[in-house]
Amino acid sequence: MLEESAYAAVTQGSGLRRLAHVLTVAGSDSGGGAGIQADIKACAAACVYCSSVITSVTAQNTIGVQGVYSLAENFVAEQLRSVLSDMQVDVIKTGMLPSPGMITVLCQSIKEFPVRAVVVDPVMVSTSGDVLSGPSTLSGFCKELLPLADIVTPNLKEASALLGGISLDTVDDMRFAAKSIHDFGASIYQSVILPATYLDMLYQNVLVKGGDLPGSSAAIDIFFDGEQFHELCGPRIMTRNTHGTGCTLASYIAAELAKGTPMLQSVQAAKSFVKSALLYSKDLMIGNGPQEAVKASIEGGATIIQLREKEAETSEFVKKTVDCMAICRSYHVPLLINDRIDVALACDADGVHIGQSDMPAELARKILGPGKIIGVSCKTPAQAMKAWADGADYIGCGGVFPTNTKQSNPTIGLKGLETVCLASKLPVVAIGGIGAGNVQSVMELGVPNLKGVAVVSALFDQESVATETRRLKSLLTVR
Ligand SMILES: Nc1ncnc2c1ncn2[C@@H]1O[C@H](COP(=O)(O)OP(=O)(O)O)[C@@H](O)[C@H]1O
Ligand SMILES: Cc1ncc(COP(=O)(O)O)c(N)n1
Ligand SMILES: [Mg+2]
Repeated sequence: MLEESAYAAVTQGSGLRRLAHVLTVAGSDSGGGAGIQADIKACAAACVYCSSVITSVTAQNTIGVQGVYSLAENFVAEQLRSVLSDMQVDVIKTGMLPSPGMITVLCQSIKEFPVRAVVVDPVMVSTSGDVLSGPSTLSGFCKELLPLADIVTPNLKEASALLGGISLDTVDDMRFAAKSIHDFGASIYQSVILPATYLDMLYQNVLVKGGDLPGSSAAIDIFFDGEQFHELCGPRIMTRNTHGTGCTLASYIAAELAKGTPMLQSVQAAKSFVKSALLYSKDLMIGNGPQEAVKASIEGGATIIQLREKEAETSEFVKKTVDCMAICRSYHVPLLINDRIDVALACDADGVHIGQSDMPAELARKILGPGKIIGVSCKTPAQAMKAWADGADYIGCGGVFPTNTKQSNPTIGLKGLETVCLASKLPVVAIGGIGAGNVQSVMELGVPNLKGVAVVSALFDQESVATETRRLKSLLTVR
């Protein structure tokens, strides 16, 4: 827990210091990326105290939601009473509300214990595509909770669901959705809760999040405050670690509001926090690890997999090899091990890929026998000739272009690649800095024994490995 002094204080008339306080009413994500866990982390990062009422416990990881166990509505009511009757909550932030009854219970508590602001993240489906709160809750969201919300933060799918399933594919569509959700919130407000005279004071803000806007190179969110639109635009960070971004954003907004920051600035601060968090974590392997990435790349069209581990202990390398073997075997795709002939032998992998400073290919062939695949990295025609004489099956040629995965590796460019291909008696796979942007320039060399490309960053730094593999593959085969 943070030192108390690290928390933001809300000054009170009496002169006593009190902490800015967000109550999150949401589901638990056992994987720690989204839900209650994300909410508490976001509030802590904003130096705001966070209490938590848990609505549902999910068995969840970075791959998906494996199970959902929702708490009894009266027990959620009891948690709400415990917190709200005792503590001074500034802002309530809501996440997963799995049943209509849960929404009713929450709305009753909000009316009984009013707070300064309510942030509603209408969580319906997780990033992994699993349903967290079904269509039966839609009416409760719209009729009971939205009228109490100061801001509602739907993603594209949720905005679409709130508006009866309309399709949202462009930034203009997002503007339309933000205005429609606002108008319809206001109309319900008018009919259900307060006379029209209150409407000017208590309009509802809508933030339609564009994290999933197809084909966009920016991450654009549309904020509508009832009068003006604000386009919040940030760079789209290429990472698969976007699980929990929505929860983090909404909680950070709540935390800023709790400190007394005005609405638009709170949203801007939250957007900027999510950007920094994504930048910081973009290359982390949290789960969904090599095995899932291997599966996704095969499903996207990869025809051979090489496992390359530069830092793992031998025992860890062996474990990863066994796991990858199981996947590759089930898809009938060969698995090659980088450098470690012992690991390849121990796990009965399909072969090895060796560099110029690793075990000489001739010896590798002796050890592995004729049935295994051997690939050798080559930069020059002489190396290519030697690989053939040593009994290799193919050569990997490069680095063609500069790449982050091998920063000090000198590159040979397209010309160097062509020279080696022409001299090689073995099939060639081009490697080094190749991706969707330049793969066609490589294949256009048109040398018959240039059979394909080997990639790392082009697939694994992307949000969807399968989609990116498919894209690369289509560019590879188009002539
Ligand atoms: N790859 C990304 N790069 C930068 N910002 C992103 C990325 N993905 C999502 N965001 C931002 O994270 C926040 C949550 O958006 P989104 O992913 O659409 O919501 P949800 O997590 O509810 O599906 C938004 O501010 C969105 O712009
Ligand atoms: C318990 C819980 N609450 C909310 C989300 C949504 O988060 P995301 O859409 O970013 O996966 C989630 N996955 N799990
Ligand atoms: Mg998201």
